[in-house]
Amino acid sequence: MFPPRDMPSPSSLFSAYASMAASMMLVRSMANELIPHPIRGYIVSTLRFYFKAHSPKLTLVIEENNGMSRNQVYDAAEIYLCTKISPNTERLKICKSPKEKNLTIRLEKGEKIVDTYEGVELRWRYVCAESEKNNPNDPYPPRSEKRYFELTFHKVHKEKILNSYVPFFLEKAKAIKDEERVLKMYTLNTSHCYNGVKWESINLEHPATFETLAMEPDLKYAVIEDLNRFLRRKEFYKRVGRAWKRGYLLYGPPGTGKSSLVAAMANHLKFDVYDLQLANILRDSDLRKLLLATGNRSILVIEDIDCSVEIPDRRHGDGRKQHDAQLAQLTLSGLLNFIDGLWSSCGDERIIVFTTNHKDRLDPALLRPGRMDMHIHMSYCTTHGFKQLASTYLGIRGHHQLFGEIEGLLETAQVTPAQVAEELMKGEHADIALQELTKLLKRKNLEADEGEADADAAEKNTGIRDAKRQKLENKPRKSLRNIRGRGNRRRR
Ligand SMILES: Nc1ncnc2c1ncn2[C@@H]1O[C@H](COP(=O)(O)OP(=O)(O)OP(=O)(O)O)[C@@H](O)[C@H]1O
Ligand SMILES: [Mg+2]
Repeated sequence: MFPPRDMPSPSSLFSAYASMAASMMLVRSMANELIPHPIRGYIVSTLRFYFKAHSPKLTLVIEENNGMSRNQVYDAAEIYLCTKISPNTERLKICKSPKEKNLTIRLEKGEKIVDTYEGVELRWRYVCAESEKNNPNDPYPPRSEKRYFELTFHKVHKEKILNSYVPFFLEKAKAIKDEERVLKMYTLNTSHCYNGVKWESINLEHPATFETLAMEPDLKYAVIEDLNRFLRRKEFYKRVGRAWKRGYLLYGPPGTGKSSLVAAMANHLKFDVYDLQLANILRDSDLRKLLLATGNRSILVIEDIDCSVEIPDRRHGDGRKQHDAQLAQLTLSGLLNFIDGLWSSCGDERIIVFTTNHKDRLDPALLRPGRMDMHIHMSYCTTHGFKQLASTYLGIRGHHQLFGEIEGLLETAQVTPAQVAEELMKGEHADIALQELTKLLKRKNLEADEGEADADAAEKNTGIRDAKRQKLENKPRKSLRNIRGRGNRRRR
């Protein structure tokens, strides 16, 4: 039997294949000879690209590290995806350090999450792979893992995902992080005698909030609004070329809630607090180091600015100034320059708070417009303040039969919210606590009358006109470190 006429014979097929293979080899070896290696690679990858079957999906790879620094998108994805855990998720990681309040939940490797954003389906996968950087010649290579997320979606949504979904989950993760954030309170540790002073932190668990703070409502809302506006205006500060910082001066008698207000600010903003005890800092260089070591999103507090350090007063003549400067290397001008200059060039979302019992004793340099953005007067207890405290301490939201009398007495009695709070804590029953407060207010009014009589006598005898005021306002100095969470203090 002969093969049909139009079919090639096996021998002719074989010889055609052999000649084609030979010419292919010739072309290949000529290409290898003539075309440089990098260009060959490029041609091969281009051809591969055009002949490969095209997938309608796009995958974004979000690696843990970006060179030496962390990849912010990775961290945000890690936090955000924990809110998307579904019943199908099979493995999760949990952990908690002693300082944290809540459990941290994270995806385990290989886990997948499906999310939807404005109708677009997004598939997440968490991948942990052995790092390729391991040295193959090293018999005991250090175990290093490369961790990344893969985010896959249909290509047509590329713009939406990059411009809208990614910023959305970055923002969401920031909000979750703020919520979970354990606030820190930094104080100075002076035991490092060779290296100067250092910050030491503890968790800030001060219970004060704007809700519990006894303050005139208008002033309270003005402070809250000022803080919120400050947070919102990052772009504004950038545009006008100002450092993103805000300064508050809190002044008023002891026990009126200045430190409590700082804690309420910290709790409201979720900012850490740095308590700078100037008396422990001897040199400008130490101050510079400490200020540089403070973090963003923080409140720097300098309590009792009028007496916490022997700061040379600019109002004195030059001779006196020089003498004082020798006594204390730390100068007020040094302090103000750091605050103005240093934070202008580095640092975001910084708040500085000065507190004082005596605004009139402050250097005018601190008071001039623009130095402190807001001056907040913390006053003796008013009827509003009292009602707030009665609500916080006794749970009385409406009226009580003793309120009328107490409000009348408060018009003349000068008591601090701290003193009122202490009375309100005395009795377990609201009636008893309020009676105790009434007694205190009556006593205070009596003392004030006696003080007035004494002052009149003093005025007559010695001509000291402000004896009455001094009697009411003066009080012995005390420790400055009073912002940490602690109960009410006994006030004299
Ligand atoms: N305005 C207030 N609202 C609610 N509680 C207050 C207020 N003022 C004082 N207290 C209570 O009194 C305690 C002492 O107040 P705080 O330390 O805030 O006063 P201060 O003005 O900082 O005093 P000092 O000038 O002595 O530092 C607080 O822990 C708080 O319980
Ligand atoms: Mg205080």
